[in-house]
Amino acid sequence: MPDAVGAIDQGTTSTRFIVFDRRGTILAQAQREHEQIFPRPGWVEHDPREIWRNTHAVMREGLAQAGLEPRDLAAIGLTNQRETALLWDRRTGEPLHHALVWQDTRTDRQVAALARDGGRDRFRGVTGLPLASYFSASKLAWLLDHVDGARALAEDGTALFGTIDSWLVWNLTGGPDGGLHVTDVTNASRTQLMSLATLDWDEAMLGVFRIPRGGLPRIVSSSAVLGETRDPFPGVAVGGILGDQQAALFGQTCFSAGEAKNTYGTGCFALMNTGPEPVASTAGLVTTVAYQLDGGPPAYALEGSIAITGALVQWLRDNLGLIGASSEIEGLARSAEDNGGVYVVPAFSGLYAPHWRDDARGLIIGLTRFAHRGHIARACLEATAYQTREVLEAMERDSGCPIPELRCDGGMTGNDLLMQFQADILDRPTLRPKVSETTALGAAYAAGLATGFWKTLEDLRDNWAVDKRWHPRIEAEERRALFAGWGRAVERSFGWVEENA
Ligand SMILES: Nc1ncnc2c1ncn2[C@@H]1O[C@H](COP(=O)(O)OP(=O)(O)O)[C@@H](O)[C@H]1O
Ligand SMILES: O=P(O)(O)OC[C@H](O)CO
Repeated sequence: MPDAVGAIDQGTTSTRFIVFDRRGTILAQAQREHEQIFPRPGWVEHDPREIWRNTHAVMREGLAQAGLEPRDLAAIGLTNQRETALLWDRRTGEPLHHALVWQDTRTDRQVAALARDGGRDRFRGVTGLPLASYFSASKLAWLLDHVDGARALAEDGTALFGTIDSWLVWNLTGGPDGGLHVTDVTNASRTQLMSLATLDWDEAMLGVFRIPRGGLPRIVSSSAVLGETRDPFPGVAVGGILGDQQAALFGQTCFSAGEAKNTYGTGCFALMNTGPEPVASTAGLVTTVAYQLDGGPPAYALEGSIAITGALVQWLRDNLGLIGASSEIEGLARSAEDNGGVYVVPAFSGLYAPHWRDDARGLIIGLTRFAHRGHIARACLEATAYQTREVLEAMERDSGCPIPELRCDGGMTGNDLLMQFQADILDRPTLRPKVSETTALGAAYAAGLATGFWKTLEDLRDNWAVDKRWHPRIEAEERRALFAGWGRAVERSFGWVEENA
């Protein structure tokens, strides 16, 4: 009898395959990084073929590491970086262009033009999202308008559109030879083309972005048996798809309205389950689908999306060479007693929630002759904590639900200094669960529920346990002064990009 579930976690920087047992314990994991392609300032691309090759490889490696055969897996779940968009040819399986990554800002001007006529929030009522180059619709429009022949191929149904989940499920289930062309409600809710009320593509939105309906995937539940794998090994049920931030919410077992988590990866994404009705945001968050279990009613979420957190640490490593590995930032930051008055605002792709300012750009401010590398490193970590406080305050305003303590996960939660500072600046505890790979765990849970490997949400809750908790330690005045400095720095990052530049 199968006694494990596999999860593919296709993230912004790497692809993992993790095998879990019934207790949610990791039996094996394999991981491969892929290239970040920056053709011009503000442009970010991935090669979809590399992502599929890596997925293929980690699935084989993970299974071998666990000492399992495909028949030992009850199901496979998939979770993925969201919004990243691509087009491919259904006859050959070849992408028509690199995928445009969620952080890519090349469509800022088109988006600003749409906002001029009706404001940034003109589509919030239907889609839950403000107008921003972050979401998939403008990226798809760009591909259709700029790649030779793409629009004609999309109109006659030869070119298929998808976010990364669609691309991978299509390849996993046969590719040109009958591959399933689907996306789940959570990923679809990030395209800016789906109606939150009907959970279907919205004709008016397709019209606004001039997207032919024929190339779009079918929208399915997040937990449901969709079909079977054909590649890299045959016969395993594909039982669930969730966008990675929704998967982390699910993996943290935030199944009740008011429960929230924050995931610290390339960016930070705080989500609160708001129950069966979407909650409109007036504080700068987005309204999104949290999950839908096999044709049942959806659960919605409020989300505070922050574009750059761990990516700032990578930038210190790759672009400035201040550290050799991401984990070294902690030692460097500890070489300074405090931030020495230095703030880093990482508005590399503008600022997302709660500001939504495409015209912002990154800055380092507060420099004096006293400042050294340690202050910069500390300011980079602090930026993550300040941004998180901004979105949590917005979340409490929008939902009316206090968040007494914050469930945290993701790669940056291995950083003790950051987790302590986060508790300090929030004035409430932060905590990390035993299984910190909650994104993959959420996808495994969705897939395992669909095939009956887990029976109820209560089974999943029983698996959750705290690993570590950090309590606030600083005085109110210090907290106030630090956060006020952040606010001043953020204001100075606005308006750097001129609208018609
Ligand atoms: N100890 C650490 N301190 C600070 N940042 C870290 C640390 N370890 C990893 N990171 C950052 O976390 C990110 C990786 O986390 P992960 O959850 O794998 O992200 P993603 O799913 O977005 O690829 C990278 O941006 C990396 O720079
Ligand atoms: O791949 P991550 O963890 O950086 O998450 C990316 C988000 O889904 C973007 O919205």
